[in-house]
Amino acid sequence: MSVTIQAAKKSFGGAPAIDGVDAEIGPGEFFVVLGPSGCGKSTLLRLIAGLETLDEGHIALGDRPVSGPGLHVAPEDRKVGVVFQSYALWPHMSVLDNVAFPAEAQGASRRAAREAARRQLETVDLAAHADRHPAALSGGQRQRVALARCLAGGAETVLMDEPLANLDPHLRNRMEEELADFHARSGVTTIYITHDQREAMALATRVAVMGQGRFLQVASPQELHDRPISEEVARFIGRAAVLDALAEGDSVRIGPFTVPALPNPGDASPAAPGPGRVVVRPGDVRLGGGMPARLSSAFYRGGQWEGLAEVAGLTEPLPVTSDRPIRAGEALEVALRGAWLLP
Ligand SMILES: Nc1ncnc2c1ncn2[C@@H]1O[C@H](COP(=O)(O)OP(=O)(O)OP(=O)(O)O)[C@@H](O)[C@H]1O
Repeated sequence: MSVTIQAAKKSFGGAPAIDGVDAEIGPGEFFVVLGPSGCGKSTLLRLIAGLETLDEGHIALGDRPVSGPGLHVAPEDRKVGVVFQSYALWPHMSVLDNVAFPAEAQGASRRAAREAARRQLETVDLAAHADRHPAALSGGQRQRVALARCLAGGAETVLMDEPLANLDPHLRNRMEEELADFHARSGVTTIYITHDQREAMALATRVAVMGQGRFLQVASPQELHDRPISEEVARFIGRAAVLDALAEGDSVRIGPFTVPALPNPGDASPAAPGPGRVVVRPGDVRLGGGMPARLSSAFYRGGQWEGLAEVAGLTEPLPVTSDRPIRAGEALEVALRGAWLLP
């Protein structure tokens, strides 16, 4: 089921929480909304679920308008499932009854609801735990019960609000894999909210970077990383230096370096010559054989080292990655392979 959002606005007490959001989310997409605390992510999700009313704009699920001027379809009539951080399972019911509950509440017979629930428990690989109570499951397993319940309720779109936020890092990694697997198996359109960019990059078909109630950029994880549209997005995604530069046709001068400007597949014409700003990622920096530099910091990050290299003439240090140990204060040489000129 596709989700279309047009010029959506929502304020609370005069303060805009959603300030003109447009999105066309395709059927079966895993669409991640990424942004800092308070930028409006949960409000957007609640608007799609029908838990809040829109002030302006339109929302449609498939070709059916559900929110707009004078229109508000009730949450239970939207075929949208919501999974929150707290799993909201009934503690006194078995896993099977929890999953069967939405269908029963919608008037299905107990037998039919339980049959559907068993099938959904198989989808999330929990059929063997159908008779347990939620208290006897791990956090990750409870999360999967909540997912199964969404599907059993006939959800064609699943909305997830930081579902992994209170899991330990080890379980988080496993759950990411399981969510990806769940998505592949169920094929439901998924809109997933997080402030964790690593999680967003791992799961998304596309990511919307959100700030102050707006989408700053909507793109694939790789495009966001390689070709951010603005300094704000560049700094929010991965490690980056954003530096003053001078565009000169196909190349760009950055302090003492002259390097190729990374190509923009959307626009083959060279950038207009003149001053600009470039984004340099660790992958653009080679250690050894170039300009003299000094490491202002260095940290071990499991398998490799990350540091910041100061080079005379640059407006900020370059992010570097090294396979061999590096330490703060060390003198070395760095070369630049290329840089992304901000539009
Ligand atoms: N019911 C409400 N009444 C008043 N203000 C609200 C309400 N819900 C949200 N807000 C405000 O709207 C803005 C966006 O909140 P929202 O919860 O959507 O952000 P978020 O990006 O989900 O944040 P977080 O990551 O911390 O959950 C915030 O300034 C918040 O205080």
